[in-house]
Amino acid sequence: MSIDLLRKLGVYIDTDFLTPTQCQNLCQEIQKSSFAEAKVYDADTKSSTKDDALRQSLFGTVSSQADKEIRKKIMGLRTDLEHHFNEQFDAIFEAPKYLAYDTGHFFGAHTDDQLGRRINISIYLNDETSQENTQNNSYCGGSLKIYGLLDNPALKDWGVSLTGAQGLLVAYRADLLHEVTPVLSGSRYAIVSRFLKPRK
Ligand SMILES: O=C(O)CCC(=O)C(=O)O
Ligand SMILES: [Fe+2]
Repeated sequence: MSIDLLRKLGVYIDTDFLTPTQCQNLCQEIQKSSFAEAKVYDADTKSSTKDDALRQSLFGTVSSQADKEIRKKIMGLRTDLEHHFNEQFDAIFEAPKYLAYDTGHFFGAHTDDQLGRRINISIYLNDETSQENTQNNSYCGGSLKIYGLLDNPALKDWGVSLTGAQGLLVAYRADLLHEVTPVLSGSRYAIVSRFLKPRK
């Protein structure tokens, strides 16, 4: 349901961007990687800082082979996204980040349209469920919620939630307010990247 609605509102969704096997392998690689606490970009200082009130999640890593495959897949998306968003993007996109949100982690409402970022991409590596007793590498909570999809000031607080599903890719304008609601149980694994405005 939310997928149809988000598509109607201009959000790009590919439910099968990665295969279940690819996702399982990436989850395993992230799980066994060493983690760094995720930071947020501060436009005032033009640097990335830790801000626990806005964001709690972890940056993991994957092998260079797995990273190369993901970069190739994302590169292959550019033409489709240029048509969809009716805009040209730079051939160089932002390096994919491999994220883990453990139980309690979240990313509060923010926009990402700094640093020439035009389109946000998230790829989900495991399933979100509505059951709090999560099983089989699923998680509960941790929905991506996007605001401002209707250009109507009266509806600026109206957000649409996307239920994360293994292999699903979502792409949306980086200037739209969005958040990741707190993970209530389990761990949420995702890849985030961005298409950028062309550099002259
Ligand atoms: O984890 C996600 O789905 C989105 C994360 C996000 O908003 C970001 O990294 O800027
Ligand atoms: Fe974001």
